[in-house]
Amino acid sequence: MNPGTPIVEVTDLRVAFGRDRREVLHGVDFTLAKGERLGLIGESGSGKSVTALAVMGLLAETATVTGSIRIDGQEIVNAPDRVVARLRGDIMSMVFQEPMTALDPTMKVGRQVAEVWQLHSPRDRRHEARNHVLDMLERVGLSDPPRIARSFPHQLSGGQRQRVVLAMALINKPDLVICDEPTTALDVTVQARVLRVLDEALDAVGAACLFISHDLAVVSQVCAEIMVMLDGDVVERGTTRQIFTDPRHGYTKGLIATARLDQVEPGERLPVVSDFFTRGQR
Ligand SMILES: Nc1ncnc2c1ncn2[C@@H]1O[C@H](COP(=O)(O)OP(=O)(O)OP(=O)(O)O)[C@@H](O)[C@H]1O
Repeated sequence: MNPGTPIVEVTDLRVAFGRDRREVLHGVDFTLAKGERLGLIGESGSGKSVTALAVMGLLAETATVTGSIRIDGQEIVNAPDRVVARLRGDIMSMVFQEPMTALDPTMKVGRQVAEVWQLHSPRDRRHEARNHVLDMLERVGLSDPPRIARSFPHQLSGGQRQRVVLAMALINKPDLVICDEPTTALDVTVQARVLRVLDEALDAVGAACLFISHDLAVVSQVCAEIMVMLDGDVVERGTTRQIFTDPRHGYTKGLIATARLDQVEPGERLPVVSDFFTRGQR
């Protein structure tokens, strides 16, 4: 890791799809410092996932990408696949909404977490995998890690599966974790617990986080800064407190007004309650 270099530096990022090159990101700029947590909010179709996938180098082949994305100082736009794949393994990882997209249903979860660890550890240390896996499963709040490790994904609850995915995302101590709606598929009490675990695990690993959600309450649980997207543009960025108490852009003002924030004390972190906020409104 290069000290002083932002972990992510995005400049004039444009993404278009298909033969007609329909542009869906129109020149996005942002930086994410090491250890920082940035929430990315906006309604459906505003470009949050495309931004995240571009940073991970995981956009569909039909995408045309221009501008610059530097990961720890290294340019990835138009870089060879192997360069981006190495960064993905060594420096960054991603957690998606649906844990089963990341898990192999035919393999015990302990082995799946171990394989991620082994991919990036020296050969002569591979026998240590089991201890690392059990330790990581415990860190993400799973009780009885040996039993969890022996289970197949379908034997676990949705919340347990997403914790296993978090363990996979964090076991190689990445510098950057991108979470795309990681708790949306979970029920509210499980969601709150998984967010707490994520919060603690990010702290323990010291990783930066780009956290995507369309739910302000969820974002404010994890992030001290928020960036707002609208129709493929970033319209505002500020601390969570500033976004809630003094939003600048008309769209953000609407978002906050409709989110019934009059019912809460302004603060950096808000409780996650299901009907606390109404979703995705202008
Ligand atoms: N593979 C693709 N091919 C064509 N268009 C795409 C592709 N992926 C995304 N898009 C388009 O890009 C735009 C932004 O999509 P994106 O998935 O980033 O939105 P989002 O803000 O993450 O929404 P959601 O909250 O629903 O996930 C949308 O118009 C979407 O239809």
